Amino acid sequence: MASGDTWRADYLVQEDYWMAMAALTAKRSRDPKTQVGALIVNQKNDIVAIGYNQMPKGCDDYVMPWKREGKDKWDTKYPYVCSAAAAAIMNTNGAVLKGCNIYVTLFPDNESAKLIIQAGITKVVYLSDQYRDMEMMAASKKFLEVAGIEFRQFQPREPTITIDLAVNN
Ligand SMILES: O=c1ccn([C@H]2C[C@H](O)[C@@H](COP(=O)(O)O)O2)c(=O)[nH]1
Repeated sequence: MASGDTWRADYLVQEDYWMAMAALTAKRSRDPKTQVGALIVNQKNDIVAIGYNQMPKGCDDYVMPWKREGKDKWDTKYPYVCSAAAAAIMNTNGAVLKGCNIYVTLFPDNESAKLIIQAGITKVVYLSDQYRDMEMMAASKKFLEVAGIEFRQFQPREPTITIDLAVNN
C-alpha cells in the first residue's frame, strides 16, 4: 500500500471529540459569566442529546436576569437558569437515557446531579471542577457516589488537543 493510502493516525479520538463538542455547545449559552455545555452518548456511542445553560424555553433572555448578585436571589439568574445537564436531559427527542454517559464542561451541581441520577445516566465525565470548594458540589459528589454513578475528570487522550474551557470568561 502506498503511503497516504492508509488511515489518518492523528484523527480526533471519540472522547476528545465529545468533550470538544460539549465545549462548542457551551458557546451557545447567553450566560455572561459561565457557559456550560453537555453532551449525552448512549452505549452504542451515538450522541443522543446536547444542551447548554439557558433560560427555560420561551423565557426571553432580555427579560430574565443574568446577574450573579441582586437585591435578593430572585433578582439573579440562579432560580431560573436551566443547567446544561438539565437542558440536555430534556432535549433527547425521545432517546432513552438509561445507561448513557454525559460529557459536561463543568462538574454538575447538586440539582444537575439529581437529574442525571433520575435519568439513569451511569457515567459523568467533566472538564472543569472550578466550584469544587462549594458545598453543593460536595453534596453532588456524595450522592453521585451513593447512586453508584462513575464520575471522573476528562483527560484528553491526545495530549496536544486544546479545548477552550469556555467557562469563567
Ligand atoms: O452543574 C451546573 C452548574 C451550573 N450551571 C450553569 C448555571 C449558570 O448559568 C452557570 C454558573 O454561573 P456562575 O456565574 O459561574 O455561578 O452555570 C450548569 O450549567 N451546570
